[in-house]
Amino acid sequence: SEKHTYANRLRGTEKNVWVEFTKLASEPGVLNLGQGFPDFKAPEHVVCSLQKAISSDNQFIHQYTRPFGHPRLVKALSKVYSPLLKREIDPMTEVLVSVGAYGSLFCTIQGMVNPGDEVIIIEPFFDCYEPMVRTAGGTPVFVPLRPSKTGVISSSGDWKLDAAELESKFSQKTKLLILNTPNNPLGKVFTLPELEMVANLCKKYDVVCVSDEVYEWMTYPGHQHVKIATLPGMWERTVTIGSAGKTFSVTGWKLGWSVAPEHLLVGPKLVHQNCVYTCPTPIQEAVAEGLELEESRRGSPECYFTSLSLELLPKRDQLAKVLEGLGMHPVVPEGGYFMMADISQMKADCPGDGSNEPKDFRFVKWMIKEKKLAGIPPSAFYCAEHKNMGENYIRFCFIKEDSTLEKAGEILKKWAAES
Ligand SMILES: Cc1ncc(COP(=O)(O)O)c(CNOCC(=O)O)c1O
Repeated sequence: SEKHTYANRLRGTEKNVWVEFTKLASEPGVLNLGQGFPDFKAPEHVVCSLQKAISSDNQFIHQYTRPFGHPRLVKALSKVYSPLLKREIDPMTEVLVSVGAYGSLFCTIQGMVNPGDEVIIIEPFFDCYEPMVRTAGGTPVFVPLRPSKTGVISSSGDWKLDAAELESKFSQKTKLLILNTPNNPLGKVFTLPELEMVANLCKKYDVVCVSDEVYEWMTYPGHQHVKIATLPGMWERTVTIGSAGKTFSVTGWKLGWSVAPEHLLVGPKLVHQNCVYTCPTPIQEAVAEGLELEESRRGSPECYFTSLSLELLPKRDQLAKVLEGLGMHPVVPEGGYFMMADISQMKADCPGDGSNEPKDFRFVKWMIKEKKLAGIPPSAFYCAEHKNMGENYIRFCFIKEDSTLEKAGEILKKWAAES
Protein backbone atom coordinates (compact mmCIF):
# COMPACT_ATOMS: atom_id res chain seq x y z
CA SER A 1 0.00 0.00 0.00
CA GLU A 2 0.99 3.66 -0.33
CA LYS A 3 1.98 3.53 3.36
CA HIS A 4 4.71 1.00 2.52
CA THR A 5 6.56 3.11 -0.03
CA TYR A 6 9.97 4.64 0.64
CA ALA A 7 10.56 7.86 2.56
CA ASN A 8 9.79 11.11 0.78
CA ARG A 9 13.27 12.52 1.50
CA LEU A 10 14.67 9.86 -0.87
CA ARG A 11 12.62 11.07 -3.83
CA GLY A 12 14.88 11.97 -6.74
CA THR A 13 17.77 9.78 -5.59
CA GLU A 14 16.63 6.64 -7.41
CA LYS A 15 19.25 6.71 -10.23
CA ASN A 16 22.77 5.69 -9.24
CA VAL A 17 25.49 5.46 -11.87
CA TRP A 18 27.45 2.80 -9.93
CA VAL A 19 24.46 0.51 -9.42
CA GLU A 20 23.61 0.82 -13.13
CA PHE A 21 27.07 0.54 -14.68
CA THR A 22 28.73 -2.00 -12.41
CA LYS A 23 25.91 -4.34 -13.39
CA LEU A 24 26.49 -3.65 -17.11
CA ALA A 25 30.29 -3.95 -16.71
CA SER A 26 29.97 -7.31 -14.94
CA GLU A 27 28.60 -8.95 -18.11
CA PRO A 28 30.94 -11.73 -19.27
CA GLY A 29 33.78 -10.62 -21.53
CA VAL A 30 33.54 -6.92 -20.72
CA LEU A 31 36.85 -5.12 -20.13
CA ASN A 32 36.16 -2.87 -17.15
CA LEU A 33 37.72 0.60 -17.14
CA GLY A 34 34.69 1.86 -15.22
CA GLN A 35 34.53 1.93 -11.44
CA GLY A 36 37.63 3.02 -9.59
CA PHE A 37 39.34 -0.06 -8.19
CA PRO A 38 42.48 -2.00 -9.18
CA ASP A 39 42.22 -5.27 -11.13
CA PHE A 40 45.53 -6.34 -9.58
CA LYS A 41 46.40 -7.71 -6.14
CA ALA A 42 46.26 -5.47 -3.09
CA PRO A 43 49.57 -4.55 -1.44
CA GLU A 44 50.95 -7.71 0.21
CA HIS A 45 51.74 -6.09 3.55
CA VAL A 46 48.24 -4.70 3.94
CA VAL A 47 46.66 -8.10 3.27
CA CYS A 48 49.09 -9.66 5.79
CA SER A 49 48.01 -7.12 8.40
CA LEU A 50 44.40 -8.25 8.00
CA GLN A 51 45.36 -11.92 8.18
CA LYS A 52 47.33 -11.17 11.33
CA ALA A 53 44.42 -9.23 12.83
CA ILE A 54 41.95 -12.02 12.05
CA SER A 55 44.14 -14.75 13.56
CA SER A 56 45.24 -12.66 16.55
CA ASP A 57 44.69 -14.41 19.87
CA ASN A 58 43.22 -11.18 21.23
CA GLN A 59 39.57 -12.25 21.13
CA PHE A 60 38.43 -8.62 21.37
CA ILE A 61 39.55 -8.17 17.76
CA HIS A 62 36.24 -9.82 16.79
CA GLN A 63 34.07 -7.60 19.01
CA TYR A 64 32.87 -4.00 19.04
CA THR A 65 35.64 -1.45 19.44
CA ARG A 66 35.62 2.27 20.32
CA PRO A 67 32.68 3.88 18.47
CA PHE A 68 34.47 6.87 16.92
CA GLY A 69 37.51 4.83 15.87
CA HIS A 70 39.62 1.89 17.07
CA PRO A 71 42.29 3.33 19.43
CA ARG A 72 45.24 1.94 17.44
CA LEU A 73 43.76 3.38 14.23
CA VAL A 74 42.94 6.89 15.45
CA LYS A 75 46.44 7.08 16.94
CA ALA A 76 47.97 5.99 13.63
CA LEU A 77 45.82 8.53 11.76
CA SER A 78 47.02 11.25 14.13
CA LYS A 79 50.65 10.26 13.48
CA VAL A 80 50.14 10.37 9.71
CA TYR A 81 48.07 13.55 9.51
CA SER A 82 49.63 15.76 12.24
CA PRO A 83 52.68 16.62 10.07
CA LEU A 84 50.49 16.98 6.95
CA LEU A 85 48.03 19.28 8.72
CA LYS A 86 50.91 21.07 10.45
CA ARG A 87 49.35 20.65 13.91
CA GLU A 88 49.00 18.04 16.63
CA ILE A 89 45.81 16.08 15.84
CA ASP A 90 44.08 14.78 18.99
CA PRO A 91 43.21 11.14 18.13
CA MET A 92 40.43 11.07 20.72
CA THR A 93 38.54 14.23 19.69
CA GLU A 94 39.61 15.25 16.16
CA VAL A 95 39.20 11.98 14.23
CA LEU A 96 36.04 10.06 13.26
CA VAL A 97 36.37 6.68 11.54
CA SER A 98 33.51 5.70 9.23
CA VAL A 99 32.36 3.13 6.65
CA GLY A 100 34.49 4.42 3.82
CA ALA A 101 34.79 8.03 2.74
CA TYR A 102 31.15 7.57 1.70
CA GLY A 103 30.40 7.16 5.41
CA SER A 104 32.45 10.23 6.31
CA LEU A 105 30.64 12.31 3.69
CA PHE A 106 27.24 11.01 4.82
CA CYS A 107 27.87 11.67 8.52
CA THR A 108 29.28 15.13 7.79
CA ILE A 109 26.43 16.22 5.52
CA GLN A 110 23.67 14.62 7.61
CA GLY A 111 25.36 15.91 10.74
CA MET A 112 25.66 19.54 9.68
CA VAL A 113 23.03 20.44 7.05
CA ASN A 114 19.64 21.83 8.11
CA PRO A 115 16.67 22.01 5.73
CA GLY A 116 17.15 25.11 3.59
CA ASP A 117 20.92 25.27 4.04
CA GLU A 118 22.82 25.66 0.78
CA VAL A 119 25.83 23.51 -0.10
CA ILE A 120 28.17 24.56 -2.90
CA ILE A 121 29.26 21.66 -5.10
CA ILE A 122 32.01 22.13 -7.71
CA GLU A 123 31.30 20.25 -10.96
CA PRO A 124 32.19 17.67 -12.12
CA PHE A 125 31.60 16.14 -8.69
CA PHE A 126 31.62 12.69 -7.15
CA ASP A 127 27.97 11.91 -7.70
CA CYS A 128 26.92 11.05 -4.12
CA TYR A 129 27.39 14.65 -2.93
CA GLU A 130 24.08 15.78 -4.50
CA PRO A 131 21.76 13.06 -3.10
CA MET A 132 23.45 13.28 0.31
CA VAL A 133 22.76 17.03 0.40
CA ARG A 134 19.18 16.67 -0.83
CA THR A 135 18.26 13.88 1.62
CA ALA A 136 19.53 16.10 4.42
CA GLY A 137 17.05 18.74 3.24
CA GLY A 138 19.83 20.92 1.88
CA THR A 139 19.91 22.81 -1.43
CA PRO A 140 22.89 21.96 -3.63
CA VAL A 141 24.28 24.97 -5.53
CA PHE A 142 26.46 23.96 -8.47
CA VAL A 143 29.44 25.76 -9.98
CA PRO A 144 31.33 24.17 -12.88
CA LEU A 145 35.03 23.92 -13.56
CA ARG A 146 35.31 25.12 -17.16
CA PRO A 147 37.89 23.83 -19.67
CA SER A 148 40.06 26.59 -21.17
CA LYS A 149 40.61 24.44 -24.27
CA THR A 150 38.70 21.62 -25.98
CA GLY A 151 39.24 19.57 -29.12
CA VAL A 152 42.91 19.06 -28.23
CA ILE A 153 44.80 17.05 -25.63
CA SER A 154 44.66 19.00 -22.37
CA SER A 155 45.39 18.78 -18.68
CA SER A 156 42.97 18.66 -15.75
CA GLY A 157 44.74 21.88 -14.75
CA ASP A 158 43.13 23.56 -17.77
CA TRP A 159 39.76 23.24 -16.06
CA LYS A 160 39.23 26.22 -13.80
CA LEU A 161 36.71 27.96 -11.60
CA ASP A 162 35.74 31.49 -12.53
CA ALA A 163 36.28 33.59 -9.39
CA ALA A 164 33.25 35.83 -9.92
CA GLU A 165 31.02 32.91 -10.83
CA LEU A 166 32.15 31.03 -7.72
CA GLU A 167 31.52 33.99 -5.41
CA SER A 168 28.08 34.49 -6.96
CA LYS A 169 27.11 31.06 -5.61
CA PHE A 170 27.71 32.04 -1.98
CA SER A 171 24.89 33.48 0.12
CA GLN A 172 23.93 33.86 3.77
CA LYS A 173 22.35 30.43 3.47
CA THR A 174 25.56 28.71 2.40
CA LYS A 175 26.50 26.18 5.09
CA LEU A 176 29.09 23.96 3.35
CA LEU A 177 31.32 23.96 0.29
CA ILE A 178 32.40 20.49 -0.86
CA LEU A 179 35.91 20.47 -2.35
CA ASN A 180 37.41 17.35 -3.95
CA THR A 181 41.16 17.46 -4.65
CA PRO A 182 42.57 15.54 -6.47
CA ASN A 183 39.21 15.64 -8.26
CA ASN A 184 37.20 12.70 -9.50
CA PRO A 185 36.57 12.43 -12.51
CA LEU A 186 38.97 15.11 -13.87
CA GLY A 187 42.04 14.37 -11.74
CA LYS A 188 42.50 18.11 -11.17
CA VAL A 189 44.89 18.92 -8.31
CA PHE A 190 43.78 22.32 -7.01
CA THR A 191 46.69 24.77 -6.85
CA LEU A 192 47.51 26.90 -3.81
CA PRO A 193 46.10 30.08 -5.44
CA GLU A 194 42.88 28.23 -6.31
CA LEU A 195 42.59 26.93 -2.74
CA GLU A 196 43.25 30.41 -1.39
CA MET A 197 40.38 31.71 -3.53
CA VAL A 198 38.08 29.02 -2.09
CA ALA A 199 39.38 29.57 1.45
CA ASN A 200 38.89 33.34 1.30
CA LEU A 201 35.26 32.89 0.24
CA CYS A 202 34.64 30.28 2.96
CA LYS A 203 35.97 32.74 5.54
CA LYS A 204 34.11 35.72 4.04
CA TYR A 205 30.74 33.90 4.09
CA ASP A 206 31.49 31.82 7.22
CA VAL A 207 31.19 28.49 5.38
CA VAL A 208 32.57 25.08 6.41
CA CYS A 209 34.73 23.36 3.78
CA VAL A 210 34.28 19.58 3.40
CA SER A 211 37.52 18.57 1.70
CA ASP A 212 37.31 15.15 0.06
CA GLU A 213 40.96 14.12 -0.29
CA VAL A 214 40.65 10.35 -0.89
CA TYR A 215 43.20 10.62 -3.77
CA GLU A 216 45.61 12.71 -1.69
CA TRP A 217 48.51 10.27 -2.27
CA MET A 218 48.04 10.07 -6.02
CA THR A 219 49.57 13.17 -7.60
CA TYR A 220 51.90 13.15 -10.59
CA PRO A 221 55.25 14.93 -11.02
CA GLY A 222 54.94 18.71 -10.89
CA HIS A 223 51.72 18.64 -8.86
CA GLN A 224 51.59 18.84 -5.10
CA HIS A 225 48.52 17.96 -3.04
CA VAL A 226 47.74 20.92 -0.76
CA LYS A 227 45.44 20.40 2.22
CA ILE A 228 43.09 23.39 2.40
CA ALA A 229 42.89 22.87 6.19
CA THR A 230 46.51 24.10 6.39
CA LEU A 231 45.65 27.53 4.94
CA PRO A 232 45.33 30.45 7.40
CA GLY A 233 41.99 30.42 9.20
CA MET A 234 40.89 27.14 7.60
CA TRP A 235 41.65 24.48 10.23
CA GLU A 236 38.71 25.58 12.36
CA ARG A 237 36.31 25.44 9.41
CA THR A 238 37.42 22.33 7.47
CA VAL A 239 36.50 18.63 7.62
CA THR A 240 39.23 16.67 5.81
CA ILE A 241 38.13 13.26 4.51
CA GLY A 242 40.28 10.25 3.63
CA SER A 243 39.82 6.64 2.56
CA ALA A 244 41.67 3.44 3.42
CA GLY A 245 40.15 1.84 0.32
CA LYS A 246 41.77 4.40 -1.95
CA THR A 247 44.96 4.81 0.10
CA PHE A 248 45.78 1.09 0.13
CA SER A 249 43.93 -0.01 -3.05
CA VAL A 250 41.54 -2.17 -1.01
CA THR A 251 38.23 -0.52 -1.97
CA GLY A 252 36.33 -3.53 -0.61
CA TRP A 253 37.44 -2.75 2.94
CA LYS A 254 35.14 0.28 3.17
CA LEU A 255 36.93 2.25 5.86
CA GLY A 256 37.30 6.03 5.83
CA TRP A 257 37.81 8.94 8.20
CA SER A 258 37.18 12.61 8.91
CA VAL A 259 39.87 14.76 10.54
CA ALA A 260 38.55 18.05 11.90
CA PRO A 261 38.40 20.29 14.98
CA GLU A 262 36.24 18.76 17.70
CA HIS A 263 33.33 21.18 17.23
CA LEU A 264 32.88 20.17 13.57
CA LEU A 265 32.68 16.47 14.49
CA VAL A 266 29.82 16.80 16.98
CA GLY A 267 27.07 16.37 14.34
CA PRO A 268 28.90 13.69 12.35
CA LYS A 269 29.53 11.68 15.55
CA LEU A 270 25.85 11.89 16.51
CA VAL A 271 24.86 10.52 13.09
CA HIS A 272 27.54 7.83 13.27
CA GLN A 273 26.66 6.62 16.78
CA ASN A 274 23.05 6.06 15.74
CA CYS A 275 23.52 4.56 12.26
CA VAL A 276 26.71 2.48 12.24
CA TYR A 277 27.96 2.98 15.82
CA THR A 278 31.35 1.45 15.07
CA CYS A 279 33.29 0.10 12.10
CA PRO A 280 34.73 -3.43 11.67
CA THR A 281 37.43 -4.00 14.30
CA PRO A 282 39.69 -6.37 12.30
CA ILE A 283 39.74 -3.97 9.33
CA GLN A 284 40.56 -1.03 11.61
CA GLU A 285 43.39 -2.99 13.21
CA ALA A 286 44.81 -3.89 9.79
CA VAL A 287 44.58 -0.32 8.47
CA ALA A 288 46.25 0.95 11.64
CA GLU A 289 49.18 -1.40 11.09
CA GLY A 290 49.37 -0.40 7.43
CA LEU A 291 49.47 3.30 8.30
CA GLU A 292 52.09 2.72 11.00
CA LEU A 293 54.32 0.93 8.49
CA GLU A 294 53.94 3.59 5.78
CA GLU A 295 54.56 6.36 8.30
CA SER A 296 57.72 4.57 9.48
CA ARG A 297 59.04 4.47 5.89
CA ARG A 298 57.65 7.76 4.61
CA GLY A 299 59.92 9.35 2.00
CA SER A 300 61.49 6.01 1.03
CA PRO A 301 60.68 4.47 -2.37
CA GLU A 302 58.92 1.53 -0.67
CA CYS A 303 56.40 3.85 1.01
CA TYR A 304 53.05 3.09 -0.61
CA PHE A 305 52.05 6.74 -0.24
CA THR A 306 54.62 7.50 -2.98
CA SER A 307 55.14 4.18 -4.79
CA LEU A 308 51.52 3.93 -6.01
CA SER A 309 51.63 7.16 -8.03
CA LEU A 310 54.96 6.09 -9.53
CA GLU A 311 53.29 2.82 -10.56
CA LEU A 312 50.34 4.75 -12.05
CA LEU A 313 52.35 7.35 -13.99
CA PRO A 314 53.30 5.14 -16.99
CA LYS A 315 49.74 3.78 -17.11
CA ARG A 316 48.42 7.32 -17.27
CA ASP A 317 50.84 8.37 -20.01
CA GLN A 318 50.30 5.21 -22.09
CA LEU A 319 46.50 5.55 -21.98
CA ALA A 320 46.74 9.26 -22.84
CA LYS A 321 48.95 8.42 -25.84
CA VAL A 322 46.51 5.80 -27.16
CA LEU A 323 43.51 8.09 -26.70
CA GLU A 324 45.21 11.07 -28.35
CA GLY A 325 46.24 8.83 -31.24
CA LEU A 326 42.57 8.07 -31.79
CA GLY A 327 41.49 11.70 -31.62
CA MET A 328 39.82 11.17 -28.25
CA HIS A 329 41.71 14.19 -26.85
CA PRO A 330 42.28 13.03 -23.24
CA VAL A 331 42.20 15.38 -20.28
CA VAL A 332 45.47 14.22 -18.73
CA PRO A 333 44.97 14.05 -14.94
CA GLU A 334 47.37 15.75 -12.51
CA GLY A 335 46.26 13.27 -9.84
CA GLY A 336 43.97 10.33 -9.12
CA TYR A 337 43.48 7.42 -11.48
CA PHE A 338 40.74 8.49 -13.86
CA MET A 339 41.00 10.08 -17.29
CA MET A 340 38.28 11.90 -19.24
CA ALA A 341 38.36 11.40 -23.01
CA ASP A 342 36.47 13.24 -25.75
CA ILE A 343 34.08 10.84 -27.54
CA SER A 344 32.72 13.26 -30.13
CA GLN A 345 34.91 11.67 -32.87
CA MET A 346 33.80 8.12 -32.16
CA LYS A 347 31.08 6.62 -34.36
CA ALA A 348 28.45 4.90 -32.29
CA ASP A 349 25.02 4.09 -33.61
CA CYS A 350 23.62 4.04 -30.11
CA PRO A 351 19.86 4.33 -29.66
CA GLY A 352 18.49 7.71 -30.70
CA ASP A 353 17.32 10.59 -28.65
CA GLY A 354 14.15 8.68 -27.81
CA SER A 355 15.41 7.97 -24.36
CA ASN A 356 15.83 11.12 -22.25
CA GLU A 357 19.26 9.89 -21.23
CA PRO A 358 22.30 12.10 -21.87
CA LYS A 359 24.39 11.15 -24.90
CA ASP A 360 27.26 9.72 -22.86
CA PHE A 361 24.94 7.35 -20.99
CA ARG A 362 23.65 6.00 -24.30
CA PHE A 363 27.16 5.94 -25.74
CA VAL A 364 28.69 3.99 -22.83
CA LYS A 365 25.82 1.47 -22.74
CA TRP A 366 26.29 0.92 -26.50
CA MET A 367 30.09 0.66 -26.06
CA ILE A 368 29.75 -1.95 -23.28
CA LYS A 369 27.31 -3.99 -25.35
CA GLU A 370 28.93 -3.65 -28.79
CA LYS A 371 32.63 -3.15 -27.94
CA LYS A 372 32.77 -5.05 -24.62
CA LEU A 373 34.56 -2.08 -23.03
CA ALA A 374 33.24 -0.27 -19.94
CA GLY A 375 33.78 3.32 -18.87
CA ILE A 376 31.66 5.75 -16.87
CA PRO A 377 29.49 8.52 -18.37
CA PRO A 378 30.71 11.80 -16.82
CA SER A 379 27.35 13.52 -17.10
CA ALA A 380 26.61 11.55 -13.93
CA PHE A 381 28.99 13.99 -12.25
CA TYR A 382 26.94 17.05 -13.26
CA CYS A 383 23.64 18.49 -12.09
CA ALA A 384 20.55 18.22 -14.30
CA GLU A 385 21.08 21.65 -15.86
CA HIS A 386 24.75 20.97 -16.71
CA LYS A 387 24.61 17.41 -18.13
CA ASN A 388 25.65 18.84 -21.50
CA MET A 389 29.04 19.75 -20.00
CA GLY A 390 29.85 16.08 -19.48
CA GLU A 391 28.07 14.28 -22.28
CA ASN A 392 30.88 14.59 -24.87
CA TYR A 393 33.28 12.72 -22.63
CA ILE A 394 33.82 9.29 -21.15
CA ARG A 395 35.71 8.51 -17.96
CA PHE A 396 38.26 5.71 -18.03
CA CYS A 397 39.91 4.27 -14.91
CA PHE A 398 43.58 3.32 -15.32
CA ILE A 399 44.49 1.69 -12.02
CA LYS A 400 44.46 -1.52 -14.01
CA GLU A 401 46.97 -4.17 -15.17
CA ASP A 402 49.00 -3.08 -18.21
CA SER A 403 47.50 -6.03 -20.08
CA THR A 404 44.01 -4.71 -19.34
CA LEU A 405 44.96 -1.26 -20.63
CA GLU A 406 46.59 -2.76 -23.73
CA LYS A 407 43.45 -4.77 -24.53
CA ALA A 408 41.38 -1.60 -24.10
CA GLY A 409 43.74 0.17 -26.51
CA GLU A 410 43.24 -2.60 -29.08
CA ILE A 411 39.46 -2.33 -28.83
CA LEU A 412 39.61 1.46 -29.22
CA LYS A 413 42.08 1.33 -32.15
CA LYS A 414 39.95 -1.19 -34.02
CA TRP A 415 36.85 0.89 -33.40
CA ALA A 416 38.49 4.14 -34.47
CA ALA A 417 39.59 2.46 -37.70
CA GLU A 418 35.93 1.72 -38.43
CA SER A 419 34.73 5.16 -37.36
C1 LIG B 1 36.01 11.55 -4.70
C2 LIG B 1 35.58 10.31 -3.97
N1 LIG B 1 35.15 10.41 -2.69
C3 LIG B 1 34.75 9.32 -2.00
C4 LIG B 1 34.78 8.07 -2.56
C5 LIG B 1 34.31 6.88 -1.73
O1 LIG B 1 35.38 6.35 -1.02
P1 LIG B 1 35.18 5.00 -0.19
O2 LIG B 1 35.30 3.90 -1.18
O3 LIG B 1 36.31 5.01 0.82
O4 LIG B 1 33.83 5.05 0.45
C6 LIG B 1 35.25 7.90 -3.88
C7 LIG B 1 35.30 6.52 -4.48
N2 LIG B 1 35.07 6.51 -5.89
O5 LIG B 1 34.99 5.26 -6.40
C8 LIG B 1 34.03 5.17 -7.40
C9 LIG B 1 34.57 5.71 -8.70
O6 LIG B 1 34.62 6.92 -8.83
O7 LIG B 1 34.89 4.89 -9.59
C10 LIG B 1 35.65 9.06 -4.60
O8 LIG B 1 36.09 8.96 -5.88
